[in-house]
Amino acid sequence: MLDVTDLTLKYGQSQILNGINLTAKKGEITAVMGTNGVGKTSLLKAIAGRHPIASGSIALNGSLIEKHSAVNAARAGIAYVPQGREVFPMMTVTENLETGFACLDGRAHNVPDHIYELFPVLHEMSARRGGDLSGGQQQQLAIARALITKPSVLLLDEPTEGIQPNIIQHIGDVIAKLRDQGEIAIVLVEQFFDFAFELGDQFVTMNRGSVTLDAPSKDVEREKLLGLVSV
Ligand SMILES: Nc1ncnc2c1ncn2[C@@H]1O[C@H](COP(=O)(O)OP(=O)(O)OP(=O)(O)O)[C@@H](O)[C@H]1O
Repeated sequence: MLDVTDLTLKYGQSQILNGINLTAKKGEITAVMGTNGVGKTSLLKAIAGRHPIASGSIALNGSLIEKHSAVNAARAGIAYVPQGREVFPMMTVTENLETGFACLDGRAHNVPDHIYELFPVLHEMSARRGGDLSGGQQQQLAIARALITKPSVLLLDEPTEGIQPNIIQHIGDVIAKLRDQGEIAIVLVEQFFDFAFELGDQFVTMNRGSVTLDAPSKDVEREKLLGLVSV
């Protein structure tokens, strides 16, 4: 379980996150929603150790993550799929996947079979360069790379962005399957409302760097949620 407590974040003098509290449970999808610029990506970057926090804490299964950095977050079991995917264009699919092991020690690591079972297309295209894949295939590669170290938390930033509808469905199915396997807490930042609404077990909405709603899906009406995220 991921616990974010009273987290604040600044860019220079501007405070962007104002005391965020968020819990993401194993076997659930916590959908973080809100309009452009409310701080969703900044929140994920803070959890992933990609940007220093100004105050607050991040804990995994009850243990505080000290000296929060990208490497320490990854070693603790927090995997991050950034907006825009950040696939290495000149490296092959296999090489891209192997970069997922970078946070571990120097021993050789092989891509586990379950990754190719989730994403058969990556097996078919293992020798192709990352830059030659379609947007949807790149998104699958980015998620697969994040899963390679068997993380306990998966942070997904706008996985449907720029992806054609039939692949969006496939990516939704994979995220649901990961949730149903029950081993991982998934935090999904997503602006595609219906995608997030269908997948979310817990909804967190944000506005101007603060949480405006945090409730389980059974207590959230579609129209209310839509109103909160389309200000
Ligand atoms: N590196 C940065 N330096 C300064 N300001 C930034 C930086 N990154 C983001 N911001 C500002 O912080 C605020 C929150 O941005 P953030 O990207 O976290 O929002 P978001 O909710 O993810 O938006 P979007 O849905 O458009 O990605 C915005 O006002 C943005 O302009």
